[in-house]
Amino acid sequence: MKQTIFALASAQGRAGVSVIRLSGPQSAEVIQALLGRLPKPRFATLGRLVQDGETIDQALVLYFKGPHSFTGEDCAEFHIHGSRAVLDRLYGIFRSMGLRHAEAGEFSRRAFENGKLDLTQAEAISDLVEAESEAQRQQALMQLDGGFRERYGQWRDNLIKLLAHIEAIVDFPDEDIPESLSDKIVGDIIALKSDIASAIDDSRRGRQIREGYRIAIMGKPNAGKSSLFNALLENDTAIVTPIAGTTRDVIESHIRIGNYTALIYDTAGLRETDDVVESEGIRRARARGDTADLRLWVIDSSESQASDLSGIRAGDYVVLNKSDRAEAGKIDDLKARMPDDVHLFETSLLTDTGTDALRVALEAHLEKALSLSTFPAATRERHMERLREAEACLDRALGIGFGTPELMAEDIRQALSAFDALFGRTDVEQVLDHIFSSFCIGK
Ligand SMILES: Nc1nc2c(c(=O)[nH]1)N(C=O)[C@@H](CNc1ccc(C(=O)N[C@@H](CCC(=O)O)C(=O)O)cc1)CN2
Repeated sequence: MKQTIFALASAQGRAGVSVIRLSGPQSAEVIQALLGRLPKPRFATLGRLVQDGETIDQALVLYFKGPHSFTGEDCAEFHIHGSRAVLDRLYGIFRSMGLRHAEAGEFSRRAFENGKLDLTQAEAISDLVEAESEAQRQQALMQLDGGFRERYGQWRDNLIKLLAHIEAIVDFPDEDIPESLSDKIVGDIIALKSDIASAIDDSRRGRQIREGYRIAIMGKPNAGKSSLFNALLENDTAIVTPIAGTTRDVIESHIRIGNYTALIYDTAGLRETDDVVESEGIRRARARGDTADLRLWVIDSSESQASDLSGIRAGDYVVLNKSDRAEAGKIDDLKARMPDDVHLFETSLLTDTGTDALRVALEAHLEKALSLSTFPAATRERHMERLREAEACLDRALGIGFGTPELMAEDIRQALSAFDALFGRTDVEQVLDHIFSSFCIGK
């Protein structure tokens, strides 16, 4: 029998009401001991929690009888007054009865192990708890509702049918394979492979929503990158000084833009330097720029010499900063020299003008890039890896041919097990440990 675990399900710290959750075979016994009776399952009951004749708190108590609970085990909930003193007393009682504190993600893990959730749904719970933006919430909820099962279930069925056809060929080696059958098998594999490939293409969106759309602020030293970063964040995270080269490492922060979360990077100014620390910062800045979903260049338009525009590419956003101090004609000159298809903005961060227009444009950009009409094919790197694996297996199967159908069958089987791993049907302990340990305590 599993040990009974407990944890605070609500946030840490003083609160009007806190919820302590228990899961495991001793749940009923603990309620019985504290409340003096066992309430009807799934009904909230108000009562006094009493130890040795002394009332510890007045609480709402719930009992869930397994398997009809979140974890599938017997569960209890104590909705108590959220003070440290009440918690300490209850934790003491739980421990004296042989319970232990839950590890991060342990409730969800038990739900997964008891078949209440598949692995993608368990991941969705973690994402839902962490969701900051509306799109993150919607995406996590679709995943919790079985969004992946819906999409991949059909593919899995197709693979099983394919496997049955190929095994029929393996079982009757002396028969001539009707050409119509081999054509159909090849056609089905190609169709499935192309569905998976387009799902992989589309799945960047899922990760951009979940992790945040990466926006790198780039430019020369002292152009106003850190000021722009702070303006977008509406706080003073980055240090701003008149000294060129103040920002040396990449600074990152999450912000919400409309319905979406963006990850904004402030980077070191790009210039030639002998300083080893600064040049490492510049290397990192360039790397960030290369992997970002959007580059936001900041240019000092008050600078008298011609600005270096190398590095700016189509699709980039360009902010002509210090526009209040630009000489006549300089802004027009910069605009004329820009590559095609860049999005131009004029700002003066000193006088706080122009950032609203930038914000509005960024919001529209994210809406266009990420809007959720369909549930994406992946929301984490782990999902992408499995999809690529399945795609590679189908590719191999196509290269094999009907001379050795048993090898073909083996590749189809491996593609199937890539899908099974996605849902946690075959994953090894280590992978599970890694996934669940990143959850909140009490989840
Ligand atoms: N107080 C409280 N609020 C909560 C939770 C909780 O555990 N406790 N949740 C937890 O994270 C979420 C709700 N999710 C839940 C999911 C399943 C079951 C459950 O009892 N499932 C049973 C019965 C299903 C039914 O009657 O429809 C089952 O699956 O067999 C409970 C909560 C959010 N709010």
